[in-house]
Amino acid sequence: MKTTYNLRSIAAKAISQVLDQGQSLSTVLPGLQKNISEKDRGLLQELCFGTLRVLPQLEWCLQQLMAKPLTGKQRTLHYLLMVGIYQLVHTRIPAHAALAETVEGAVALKRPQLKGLINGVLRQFQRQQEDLIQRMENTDSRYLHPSWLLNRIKKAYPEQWEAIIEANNQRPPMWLRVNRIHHSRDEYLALLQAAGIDAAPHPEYADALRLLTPSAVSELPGFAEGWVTVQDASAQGSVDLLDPQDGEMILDLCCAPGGKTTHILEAAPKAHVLAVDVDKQRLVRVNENLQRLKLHAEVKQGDGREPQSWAGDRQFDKILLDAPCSATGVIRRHPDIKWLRRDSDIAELAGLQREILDAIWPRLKPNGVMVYATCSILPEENSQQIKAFLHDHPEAQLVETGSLENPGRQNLPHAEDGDGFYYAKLIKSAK
Ligand SMILES: C[S@@+](CC[C@H](N)C(=O)[O-])C[C@H]1O[C@@H](n2cnc3c(N)ncnc32)[C@H](O)[C@@H]1O
Repeated sequence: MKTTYNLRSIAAKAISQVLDQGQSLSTVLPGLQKNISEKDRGLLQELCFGTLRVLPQLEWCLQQLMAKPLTGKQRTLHYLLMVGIYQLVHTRIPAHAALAETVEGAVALKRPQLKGLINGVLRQFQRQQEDLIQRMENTDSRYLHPSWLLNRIKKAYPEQWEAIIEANNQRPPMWLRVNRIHHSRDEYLALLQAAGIDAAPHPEYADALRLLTPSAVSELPGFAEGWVTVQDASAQGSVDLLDPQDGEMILDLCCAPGGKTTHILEAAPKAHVLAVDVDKQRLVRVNENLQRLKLHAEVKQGDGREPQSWAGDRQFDKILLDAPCSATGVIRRHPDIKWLRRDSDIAELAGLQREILDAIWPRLKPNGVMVYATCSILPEENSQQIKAFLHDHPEAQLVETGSLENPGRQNLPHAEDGDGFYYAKLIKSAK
């Protein structure tokens, strides 16, 4: 059957929604993928994620090729050109097909008069490709990060910043979390092997397996039955550290979409879990995930800064606070983060984290355990945040994670390991 849509124009629209309207790709894509074939969904994802991953490279090339960029109502065509160049440099799509489809994208975007321009710019790029890419490699565009973020990463990690940037620019590995209720990790590893899927266990995180080649979830043994969940290894580490036990009252604060809620319940199916998030829409996903895995938690909408309104006077044995953060540790999974965040967001997020920490701490029982986690690599949200908290709360003791001088454990993104993640484990001493 002949397709009635132009995939390149849809990719250009998705990129416009991210860059011009500040929406995240994971919000935008599901709607756009609805009316396209299964086969094309993967390609649309690749075009959008890929273009946003290497955006500065594409922008730099277009600056060299065009006297002035397309703006205003023609801005989406600028993104169409980026999608065109992305295909020529980073995909195996034959150049003639990439060109023809991208040029047709101008018609789908109701700018048929710009077909000639799109064709001309892309052909000019093809002729100069090698020289342009080589010259770009001598500029800061080669880092593929906004300068404010590059500067922050350099400052925080003077020795490791290049390795971090390199990891951020790679495609992420696919990690699974084996559901302990059904199988041990070794048992599931054997099931994967029997299905011809190679995987390796994480050396530290108990339930984590890395697929050597990413696979569709439909290929994974027992995915529909809840035997396994797709979740990064570092994200799994926070629940290992929390060490939930049956019978405990556990608060999972900032829980949506429920990746850690379900992990807590797989590890301790008889724990009483209250899962809270401020975002009603995202809570729908928590309930879906609980249903797929046939687990039960009390799910509530609420603001972490106002526990009275959703917890009354309740206190908890354990609290997992997976705080809202810059997400600078998961850039390889969500390259749009680089263009959605602003420098000023960091201080604002650190302020919000501190407010939630202060509001929730009194809800921890004496001798209770709190794990504070973020998927950030910036010290303002992590070690500096917890250092200040420990200073102001002498009854809070840091355990298993770092020193008072440098509290918490900071994972950095790495090709064969998990995402960038931070955890600090605190115990409330009994008075
Ligand atoms: C890092 S995500 C949580 C991921 C989740 N724990 C998981 O494992 O699937 C951070 C969450 O914090 C929520 N959030 C942001 N501000 C909040 C607030 N003031 N109170 C409660 N939740 C908040 C966001 O809606 C978002 O779902």
